Amino acid sequence: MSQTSHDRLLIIDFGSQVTQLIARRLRELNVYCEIHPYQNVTMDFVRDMAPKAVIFSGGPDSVTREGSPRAPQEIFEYGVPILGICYGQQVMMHQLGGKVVSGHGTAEFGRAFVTPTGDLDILNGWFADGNEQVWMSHGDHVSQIAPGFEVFGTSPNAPFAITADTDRHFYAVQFHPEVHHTPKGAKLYENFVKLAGFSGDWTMGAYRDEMIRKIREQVGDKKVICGLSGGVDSSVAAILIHEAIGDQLTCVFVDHGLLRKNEAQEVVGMFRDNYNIQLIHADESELFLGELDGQSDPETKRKIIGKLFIDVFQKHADTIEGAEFLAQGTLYPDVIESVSFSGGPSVTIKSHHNVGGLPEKMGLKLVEPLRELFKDEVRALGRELGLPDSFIGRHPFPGPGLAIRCPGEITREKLDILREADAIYTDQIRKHGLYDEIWQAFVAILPVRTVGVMGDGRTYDYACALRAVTSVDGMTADYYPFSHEFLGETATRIINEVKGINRCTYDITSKPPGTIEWE
Ligand SMILES: Nc1ncnc2c1ncn2[C@@H]1O[C@H](COP(=O)(O)OP(=O)(O)OP(=O)(O)O)[C@@H](O)[C@H]1O
Ligand SMILES: O=c1[nH]c(=O)c2[nH+]cn([C@@H]3O[C@H](COP(=O)(O)O)[C@@H](O)[C@H]3O)c2[nH]1
Ligand SMILES: NC(=O)CC[C@H](N)C(=O)O
Ligand SMILES: [Mg+2]
Repeated sequence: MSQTSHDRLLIIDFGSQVTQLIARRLRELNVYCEIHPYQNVTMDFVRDMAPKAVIFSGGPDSVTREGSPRAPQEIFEYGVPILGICYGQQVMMHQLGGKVVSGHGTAEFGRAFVTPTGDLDILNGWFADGNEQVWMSHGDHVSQIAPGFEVFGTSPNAPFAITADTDRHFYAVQFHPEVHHTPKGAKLYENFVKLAGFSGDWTMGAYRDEMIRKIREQVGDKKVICGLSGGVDSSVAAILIHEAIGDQLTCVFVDHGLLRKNEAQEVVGMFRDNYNIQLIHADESELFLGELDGQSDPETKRKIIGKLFIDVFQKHADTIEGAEFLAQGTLYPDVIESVSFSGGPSVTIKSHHNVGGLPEKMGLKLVEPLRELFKDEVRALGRELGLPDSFIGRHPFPGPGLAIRCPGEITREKLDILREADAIYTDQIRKHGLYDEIWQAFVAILPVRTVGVMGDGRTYDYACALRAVTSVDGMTADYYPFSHEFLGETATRIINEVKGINRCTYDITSKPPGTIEWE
């Protein structure tokens, strides 16, 4: 646990998919919080951490099931404000003498509207206009509130949507105020931390200092290898770690043969010119492309790449005395989509090479200072560390690189075609001044050849798909609404200038149901 000197808030995680969003909403309020799975939260733990307030997250289980998760009963005597959300609300009611029932046709999934039925401090400034939209996701519901509680808001299927024991400062809501689809939900957190006495002393500057201290603590006098891709995440991680341990850090940039046009030269050049960080440029394209030869399954490709990355890092670590750690720019969305989190309901969508793609046994210990952050928070940290804006604004590029933009089998020929098409597409986007409006844009080469006619001759070449999305954190995304002129001009350029492509489509799938990458 952290020994931070800042005001602390404890989030007890009952396994919700969106627990991290609670943390995020709190960080936006400059409140320091820690998420701990309910199994680890004993009263000794609570006393040791000494939080100023506690939040119970949602979760997949039903409090009506025997053996389902509970909070330590004594936490209700601890004397700090508690906010229960969804499962957290239900468990609070149950443990304090209310009743929760399952399966009475009162499930609510999605948008709902809550009507206030009384004035309550944590609702200040929220329900000024009457009905407000909230996001619900529950099967069970509270059928009787606990002694000491009163109702402050109802929805059609949740008569106890908002309840509180105002004397003890216990608050319980059935909906999820942390998600985007509860538009004014941040207000509830703002009111809650205010009444709990938080001073808002947790800033990106504070995060940076805390992380530097933690990195030093974790690494001691050992050495760290950092996988540096030139992307925002690993660049921020590398610079942060360099601030913490200086020359104990060596960065390894791996050219796996799946990079974009001129990428290796640009990244290595930029780091060598601007930073005094030890950097190894590992050209391993033969190794990666050799192992990927003939493979077409997306997860197999990801697993092979993940393993080879580690082999390469290990190989270089072996040449450096005392190199026991591997640093990566892993972010929270990489984690949540790759692994089921603390027994929660989230499923594995794809094995991001740096998380789910890691081999089970690895000689190096991980240093992942950005593991709790979302992309826009990493960008803010990058600004705090003085990274140039052009760098901070770079579109994300996945670790497995072009391998997952080449659905099916990868060949050198396809990769070359893809690199050319991608360079033209990016050039078009920059020329039209759209780069900064877009979260990510790329070309995927499709595993299909189509018939065309060029210069009166027949062509039988690859089709490609252009992709461009807007997003805040990569977790959800929408396609970018290019003008038809832009799309037409870009398709013409790609087909005219890239030998091997004779057809161009624009992908207009949002996430969900699609993902951003094609594999
Ligand atoms: N070519 C590479 N060489 C070395 N390490 C890499 C490479 N590609 C990815 N990694 C490692 O895997 C991590 C995850 O990759 P990811 O693409 O999510 O992050 P990033 O490249 O740092 O940033 P961005 O998301 O902006 O592309 C990186 O932070 C880095 O540590
Ligand atoms: O570090 C990474 N390793 C990976 O294996 C990986 N796969 C996808 N991505 C990037 O993550 C974001 C979400 O991608 P998806 O919607 O395709 O899952 C998008 O920004 C993707 O580019 C990866 N990043
Ligand atoms: N989102 C939640 O926390 C759900 C709580 C509980 N599993 C229910 O269905 O009611
Ligand atoms: Mg990247």
